[in-house]
Amino acid sequence: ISKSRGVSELYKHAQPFSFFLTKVAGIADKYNSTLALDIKDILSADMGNLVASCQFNYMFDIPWLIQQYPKEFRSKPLLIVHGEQGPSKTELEAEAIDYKNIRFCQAKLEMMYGTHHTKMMLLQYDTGMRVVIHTSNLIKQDWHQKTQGIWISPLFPKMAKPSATEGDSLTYFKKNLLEYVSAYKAYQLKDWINNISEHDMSAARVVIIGSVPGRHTGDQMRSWGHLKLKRVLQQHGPSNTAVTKWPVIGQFSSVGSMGANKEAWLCGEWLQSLSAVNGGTTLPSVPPLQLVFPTKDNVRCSLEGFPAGGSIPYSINVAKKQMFLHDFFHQWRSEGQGRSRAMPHIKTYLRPSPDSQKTAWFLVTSANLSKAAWGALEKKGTQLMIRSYEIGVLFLPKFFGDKELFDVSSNLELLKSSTNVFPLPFDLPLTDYVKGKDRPWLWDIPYMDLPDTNGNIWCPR
Ligand SMILES: CNc1ccc(C(=O)O)c(C(=O)O)c1
Repeated sequence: ISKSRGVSELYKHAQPFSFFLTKVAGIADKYNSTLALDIKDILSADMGNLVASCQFNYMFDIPWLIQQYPKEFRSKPLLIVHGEQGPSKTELEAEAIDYKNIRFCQAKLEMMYGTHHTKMMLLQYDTGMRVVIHTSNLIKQDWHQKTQGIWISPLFPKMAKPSATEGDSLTYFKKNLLEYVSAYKAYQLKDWINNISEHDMSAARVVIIGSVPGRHTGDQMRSWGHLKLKRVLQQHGPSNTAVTKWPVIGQFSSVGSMGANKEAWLCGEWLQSLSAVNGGTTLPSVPPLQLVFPTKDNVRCSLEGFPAGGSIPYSINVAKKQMFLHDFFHQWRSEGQGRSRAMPHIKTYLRPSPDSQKTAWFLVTSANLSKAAWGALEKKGTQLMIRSYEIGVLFLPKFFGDKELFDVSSNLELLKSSTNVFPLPFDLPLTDYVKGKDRPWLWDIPYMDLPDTNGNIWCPR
């Protein structure tokens, strides 16, 4: 059998976008042999000789995580950045009692219902530093049979002397990363902040879109959440004429409370930001909105069966108050990537052409469709209230060669044979819910009429 290609070869083939999906167990090899990585690949010595690492995430299985590092790296200093409080913080720290190389940093969560959702790795090597921004929890099941996204930075070389401004990219990657990590105001992150400032990140081509909890006003308002994305699209996005009538697609694995109607936040605020264009001349009319969220049957027939729905936390109590939202929903379908049965835990947003051949931009992020993640305007639009920590990377054509649009495809055969086509995680055009049959997956109600892939029914609680 063909030896699986070395990581550095896989990495090279994925340039310049450096956007990967996670490997999926139980699908044809060809869907895992290009543009797909496992956590062991990311942490492998092929990517660099690790000296220390920092793992930002929501869920951790510490013993499992350590096992994902090559054995020669398992005793290197590891800082875990999490959002646990009280007993669950104690429990998390207890899991690491035997690992004297592990330290913890608790991210402050002073806003009710906020979560530390950000999934990011800072990898310090002897030759430089790499940043990985992704969507998987640090538990085995998140890397087994789901569709997850990964962006891996170039190897950032060390500079002669540290600087917060020297060694930045055209996309202000270094400045934005320093702002994000500094926003934790945590002394445990001091060394990593210094580390970041010591590296030349000028090769970074993506724009960081982050969220930190707080009631952001003044200049801080446009530094986070959907107002950051709006500002970046107004500065570097497509021209109005290029994207007239092009839809905005949102794809996510959890849904917050949207309020009583689409004008409240979804179309009245959030969609206004995602449909921003160069020069900011968004016409009062907003473009079509299309959302991707798995149906009950997408989950039932998935590789994991109903248990996949344990990571798709949409509750009936939230859903029943916003039935209007479900009219925007489309099925999860990823035939091109062989992942129609690998349920999405990835979150992506894009502005595709009606013929599905192009997109004006693409965002992969930890942020689900919720006010908590993206922010909600308050006090007559003078402050943006965000509850959670989130981070994502925005791909804009102008930073990947002098062009206004990306060619896109989810067809792996086509992706393998071309160089500059952006790899989509799911198929376009989208697939409608079947009228009168399909319902959005809800995780807290029973399904006993038809068996899942493993012959089981779903009885939550
Ligand atoms: C309340 N906690 C979570 C809700 C949703 C998600 C998701 O990503 O869909 C996650 C996570 O997996 O980080 C946590």
